[in-house]
Amino acid sequence: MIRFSHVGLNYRRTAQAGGIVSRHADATALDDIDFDIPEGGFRWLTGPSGAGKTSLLKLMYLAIHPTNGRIDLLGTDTAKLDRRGTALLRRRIGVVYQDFRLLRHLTAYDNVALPMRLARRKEAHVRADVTELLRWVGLAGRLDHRPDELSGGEQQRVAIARAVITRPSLLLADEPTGNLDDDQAERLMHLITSLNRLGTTVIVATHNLGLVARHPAPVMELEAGRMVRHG
Ligand SMILES: Nc1ncnc2c1ncn2[C@@H]1O[C@H](COP(=O)(O)OP(=O)(O)OP(=O)(O)O)[C@@H](O)[C@H]1O
Repeated sequence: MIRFSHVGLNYRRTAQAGGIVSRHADATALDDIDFDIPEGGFRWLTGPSGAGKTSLLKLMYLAIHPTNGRIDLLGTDTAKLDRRGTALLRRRIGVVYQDFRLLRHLTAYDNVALPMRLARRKEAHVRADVTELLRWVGLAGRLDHRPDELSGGEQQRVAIARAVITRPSLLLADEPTGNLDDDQAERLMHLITSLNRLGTTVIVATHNLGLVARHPAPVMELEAGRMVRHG
């Protein structure tokens, strides 16, 4: 279960000129956000550019803390987590970042293998699972390529494979189909909905309203930092 109770987020704005750092008024990215998502739920997250979608996801993958309110994730009040608790909870969350964040010096295979190795899975299992998943997303011929040797769509598929390889309890995806053609996007949705059916809670932020229409599920819509629709 994920619960946001009256969550607000302000980004602190500072500027530096002539060695003097000045504070500007804080920018409100999210205001009074309140919602529940049951375990195993699926939600679309939509809204215009700058509405706060990435900020909401960042709060959920514990990259930033809210300015106000309370966030419960997978049964835990996130304000009470220490460093180790945060690390353990994060291992249960798969994230597809808008800018992929693949490790540049690692091959596609090793990028996807990383979460399994961090979870200390046996290397034979790693090989079987990573090879199968990369084949499934159409990258069987790219296992040894590093990110800069892959197209944008191929990097996106590696990022998706890395996020789902350990079957996380929660999957957060920020524009996961932005670089994919329609066929690849549908294949990706098949992967995500299969994982959801196995019990993973899923939240997908997207501008692609065609994709949303083809895969009906409750929509959380943000507008200028406010949740204007939920359900
Ligand atoms: N690190 C930051 N510091 C200051 N302001 C920020 C920061 N990150 C985002 N913002 C501001 O917060 C607001 C919400 O941004 P966010 O990236 O969450 O929107 P978004 O809905 O994901 O947009 P997009 O669809 O373009 O990715 C915007 O006004 C943005 O300029």
